[in-house]
Amino acid sequence: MAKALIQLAIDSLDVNASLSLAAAAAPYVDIFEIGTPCIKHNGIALVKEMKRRFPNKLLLVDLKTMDAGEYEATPFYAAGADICTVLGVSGLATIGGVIKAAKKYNAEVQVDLINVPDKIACARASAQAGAQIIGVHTGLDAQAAGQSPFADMQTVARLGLPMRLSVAGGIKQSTVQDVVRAGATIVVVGAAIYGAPSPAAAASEIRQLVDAA
Ligand SMILES: O=C([C@H](O)CO)[C@H](O)[C@H](O)COP(=O)(O)O
Repeated sequence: MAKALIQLAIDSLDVNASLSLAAAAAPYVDIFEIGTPCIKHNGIALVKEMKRRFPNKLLLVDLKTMDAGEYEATPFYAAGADICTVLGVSGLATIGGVIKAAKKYNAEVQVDLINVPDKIACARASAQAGAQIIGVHTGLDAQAAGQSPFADMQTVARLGLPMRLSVAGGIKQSTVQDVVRAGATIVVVGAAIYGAPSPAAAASEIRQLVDAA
């Protein structure tokens, strides 16, 4: 079985801090995520700069698109995004629009199940529409309210859909192996790396744990 990929979520608003974090973690991660607050603050220029500095990494832009799927996502794919996210709650018309934009650039789409009431139906419909990745995600505010992605992750993994399963929401050293063993093929880690005293050391530790899972 292929090893799970590690995605570093970059949630800083500061461009220099974001680029420094990416450089420190680069040896240990597979995907750089420009997080939603970061992309809203810094825009397409940061997508271009990340692609220029890290041409061999996959680049996910966490747009969390809610409407105007094709129109909103197209310039981000054109700027170098390998994956853009669209919200499952946006509905199939918007998801389909992002898929159409991705196809033009030979890129991929992740449907984020954040706050989707019927996650099973949305995951199945997203697979059928042609999305390559389904994201089980407990956002930062829901985490602060005590929620975690682990139960939903197991439910979605059991569906055995023909798409990669990305899991996000407070994943750290003590939980990352359980996430991989439950079937995640992309493990998203933000605060456990960027909030660590040494982000490089934390990323290295996560890499070892994922590869040993
Ligand atoms: O997507 C995220 C959040 O909704 C803000 O946009 C985070 O990047 C994601 O939750 C991963 O970060 P951690 O939960 O800190 O690992």
